[in-house]
Amino acid sequence: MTAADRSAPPLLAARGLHFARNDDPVFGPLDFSVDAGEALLVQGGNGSGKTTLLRVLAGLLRADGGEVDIDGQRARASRRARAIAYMGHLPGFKADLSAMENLSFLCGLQGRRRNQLPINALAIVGLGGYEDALARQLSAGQKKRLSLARLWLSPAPLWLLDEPYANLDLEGIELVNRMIQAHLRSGGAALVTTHGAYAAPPVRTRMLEMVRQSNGAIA
Ligand SMILES: Nc1ncnc2c1ncn2[C@@H]1O[C@H](COP(=O)(O)OP(=O)(O)OP(=O)(O)O)[C@@H](O)[C@H]1O
Repeated sequence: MTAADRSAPPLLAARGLHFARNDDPVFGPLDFSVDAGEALLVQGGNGSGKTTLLRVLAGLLRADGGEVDIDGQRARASRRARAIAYMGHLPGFKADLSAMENLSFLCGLQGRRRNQLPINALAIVGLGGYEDALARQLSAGQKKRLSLARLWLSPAPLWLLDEPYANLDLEGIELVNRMIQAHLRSGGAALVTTHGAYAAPPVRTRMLEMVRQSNGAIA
């Protein structure tokens, strides 16, 4: 590690970040940071706000207060678009386009990692032979693998992964861990939500424990 690396700001830093719905607090205030080469495991039970936090960080929801910096600079929309790859519960593929067409379309929108092509990404995630399959014909696990191919192609350094292990078989879980390892080795970082029931990626990891803030009782 060089002196320049040591003084580099975190890839992502949040200070006093909080979010409420109809005045009911969902999370925060939270303070955390993630350096390049590091993963942050966001753990917590159902309804504790993990998905909401990732959506706020991705810019899909507006925080009620606090600050988010990316690479030491305030996270404005254009910086988020360049720096963040978000993998949520809904894959967002075009149902009537093939796996290959979906990836090519998304590469056109988001750019792609140098030296990576959709055809190779499909092979890496175990979808070799499914290039021409329509997205709507894929199983839940295959759709998740197609999302992983999209992630792999993204040039963004900061991965926000909401339950990346869901719907995957054991081999798929190991694939996610290998992808995270490789991404961190190449200078990226990842936030990974989990209920704690799955294997965590074997990488340098920080933990962020989310606690449910309102009881959600049904009157
Ligand atoms: N669109 C919405 N409208 C209203 N309330 C919502 C909405 N989405 C989530 N919530 C509420 O916000 C709280 C946090 O939800 P969130 O999905 O962030 O939790 P989570 O930790 O990701 O849960 P899980 O582990 O079950 O996926 C919950 O109480 C949930 O009911």
